[in-house]
Amino acid sequence: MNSGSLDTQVLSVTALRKTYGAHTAVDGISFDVRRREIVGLLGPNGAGKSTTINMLLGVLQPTSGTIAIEGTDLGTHRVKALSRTNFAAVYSPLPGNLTVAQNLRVFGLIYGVKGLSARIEALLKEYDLQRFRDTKCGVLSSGEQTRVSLAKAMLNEPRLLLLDEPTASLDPATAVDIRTRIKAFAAKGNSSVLWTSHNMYEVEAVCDRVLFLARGRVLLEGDPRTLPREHGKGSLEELFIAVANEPLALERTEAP
Ligand SMILES: Nc1ncnc2c1ncn2[C@@H]1O[C@H](COP(=O)(O)OP(=O)(O)OP(=O)(O)O)[C@@H](O)[C@H]1O
Repeated sequence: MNSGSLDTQVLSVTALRKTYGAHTAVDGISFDVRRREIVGLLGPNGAGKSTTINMLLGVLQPTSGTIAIEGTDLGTHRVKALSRTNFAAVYSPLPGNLTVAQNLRVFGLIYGVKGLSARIEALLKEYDLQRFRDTKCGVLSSGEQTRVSLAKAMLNEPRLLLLDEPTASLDPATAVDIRTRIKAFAAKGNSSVLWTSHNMYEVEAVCDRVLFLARGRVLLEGDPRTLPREHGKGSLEELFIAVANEPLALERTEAP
């Protein structure tokens, strides 16, 4: 897969593998994410999505394979590779006993953001959080907390934004708001987004490309709007169910 020049690639993953004893969670996957692209990482529970995201974040050590972010190898130049990466997920809330402004300041200091006060003000405005600046994050609603998580993830102006189910547990109106913000983020700069979601409607609305993972392997890759038809399915949801239930059958029909 690794097509395109390094200049257009924000993320390049090659033969990435993670095993736990005899169990293989991620089984030699390769893929790229290009500049300004939003790529959906899809797959049934246990497919290996979170394991992949955690390896991309440097939280988990791969068993083998390589990850390059903006051309920098994560294994050998970890700090540089991760300096323009960030992350948001519902299962990883910000410290609830700190206020919104305190959280942004703490993370901004950790990332070494220059002109931090001005950056915090800009993000509070952009994510409609000004009225919550002195509110403890723990008492905010799910949608408000997601906006704070996104603001925190934007602090270091990431080139690669990793999102693990960012709209899970949000009401439809709030989810649309969050999706719109993320699309605007990818469209306006030199950044890319890798996004996991179980919401196929959302994936069709947002992602330029999807990767279907099953049993730790990339089974299918393509445009979420045309991929179902290419595989004789009526919708992305139908294709997802086929991948989840019959990954081997699908692999066989893919063989030349
Ligand atoms: N620390 C671990 N030790 C052993 N097995 C693990 C560990 N972490 C994950 N696994 C296994 O690796 C596989 C992939 O898990 P992972 O969490 O990456 O899946 P996922 O695609 O993110 O699933 P979900 O959609 O449910 O979040 C699963 O079978 C899981 O049980």
